[in-house]
Amino acid sequence: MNAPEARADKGAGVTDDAEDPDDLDVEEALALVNDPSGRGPGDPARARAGAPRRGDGPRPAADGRSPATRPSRHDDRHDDRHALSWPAARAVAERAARRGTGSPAAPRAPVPVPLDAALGLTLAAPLTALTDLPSFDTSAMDGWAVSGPGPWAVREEGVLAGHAEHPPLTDGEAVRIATGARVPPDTTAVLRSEHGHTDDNGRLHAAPPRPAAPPRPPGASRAGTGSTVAHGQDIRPRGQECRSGEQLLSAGTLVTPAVLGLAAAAGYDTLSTLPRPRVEVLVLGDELLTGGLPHDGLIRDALGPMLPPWLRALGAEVTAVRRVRDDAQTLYKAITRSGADVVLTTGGTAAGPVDHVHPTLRRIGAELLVDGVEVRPGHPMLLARTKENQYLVGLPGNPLAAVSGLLTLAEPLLRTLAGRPAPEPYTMPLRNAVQGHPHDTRLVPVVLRGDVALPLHYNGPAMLRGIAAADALAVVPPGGTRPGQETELLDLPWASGGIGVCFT
Ligand SMILES: Nc1nc2c(c(=O)[nH]1)N[C@H]1C(S)=C(S)[C@@H](COP(=O)(O)OP(=O)(O)OC[C@H]3O[C@@H](n4cnc5c(N)ncnc54)[C@H](O)[C@@H]3O)O[C@H]1N2
Ligand code: MOO
Repeated sequence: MNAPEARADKGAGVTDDAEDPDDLDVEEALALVNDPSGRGPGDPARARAGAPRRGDGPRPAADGRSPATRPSRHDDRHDDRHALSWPAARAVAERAARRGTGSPAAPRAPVPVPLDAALGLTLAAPLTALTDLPSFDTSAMDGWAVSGPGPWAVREEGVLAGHAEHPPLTDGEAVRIATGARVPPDTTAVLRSEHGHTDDNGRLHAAPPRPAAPPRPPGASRAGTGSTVAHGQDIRPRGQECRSGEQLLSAGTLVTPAVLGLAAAAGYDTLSTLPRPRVEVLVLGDELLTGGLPHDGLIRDALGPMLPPWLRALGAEVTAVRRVRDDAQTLYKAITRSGADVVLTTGGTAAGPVDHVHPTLRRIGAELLVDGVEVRPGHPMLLARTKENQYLVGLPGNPLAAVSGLLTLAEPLLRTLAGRPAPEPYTMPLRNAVQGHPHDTRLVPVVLRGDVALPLHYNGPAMLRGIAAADALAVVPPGGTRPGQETELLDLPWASGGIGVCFT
């Protein structure tokens, strides 16, 4: 980012130039500058002395997808030997959640939940109408229920919603009726109050007292006026919307406010839903502060506040957020004592002196399902099965790398455990070219403006400034994208669903 005018959109800075090295994290920018082949020398800070150069192995497929089982070409870092392509890693996370039940539709046992607690859950069974809707013939308007052609003699006592059935009308009779009231038997139509008036003798006529519209050509008539009213007009017949027993929604539907309304209307007090997967968050790092300003090498914990609401938006129930010291035994205890469906750790995924996640998983005898992903940021992310029906997602400590891990591994895992349908993949053209990583997928924060996506600066692994202003993450394939190139986008929950629906 060089030009101040390029800083726009909520202060996050839209990228204007694909060649701007600020659009890359520092290590990637160095890779591009230093390697005339364009393949990049790898991460200088990460490559071990004497290790083979990155890119020496087989090239990726043109679309960047490689089979889950294929070992990564990144053989210069011990933790990347088994790295999976970004799509393969997501597929593994989704498949892992299905294991155990063998049922793709209902991975976990359903539970009945009162309507007021069901928002955001997934229907475990189809929603079948428990009644006809409407359950009786209903007036759609305030006015008169009439029988036969007018004028009509008006009964004294009117009909209100919520009252028992009125005696049948006889031909030539009318009765005052309110919207939602059940129409008396033998009603032929409802005359809206604005379409009728009573004469001095108290007889009802189907015409407004004063002309309410511009003069009409001779002979033209207006629906609902005149001496007759069309048969069935403004009556909602019983069963118009559905019959009892009819399927209204399929299993797997997300319970939205509208679903709650429909379920109530259709007679439900409780819904059969899939329980939210329970997630325990373990925030690792002795350097983290929970308040105040950074000082003496200590920094604020950005993930403790960020992850719980985001996890809820992904369908999880967060049972606890624990801060865990950089101590192997403490981490071992925290993981082995957890009864959550998913343990989510932050930090400690790399190979530093206090990066205890890998050694602890080895000690537990956990099965590593994903051990590194060919994605920037976030490549050291991992997914393991710690015991029957318990998974551990290891997010890297760098905050945007943690977001990348959240959307790459936690999202498909939790979505599948929660029984939610996969979002439809979609693409939009990126306004600017985006520099690709030589081998890996990049996830780049973008804002959506009209029918284009604008890549944002401040997308380095340790930065949240870009993502905090973003509407989506662009999935930039290895090699990058040209200006205007259609690019897959991952929705961010606040952009697609709104705070109220998604974060409760
Ligand atoms: N020798 C290597 N070193 C590193 C590699 C590598 O492959 N080989 N990968 C780098 C990459 S890429 C990432 S990402 C990080 C991942 O590191 P960890 O998961 O082990 O995370 P930490 O070392 O604990 O922290 C990294 C960074 O993030 C800060 N952090 C951690 N937790 C939080 C938090 N809750 N809120 C805000 N910031 C946090 C931490 O202070 C560090 O600055 O490893 C690279 N190294
Ligand atoms: O580049 Mo790491 O992959 O910072 O997340």
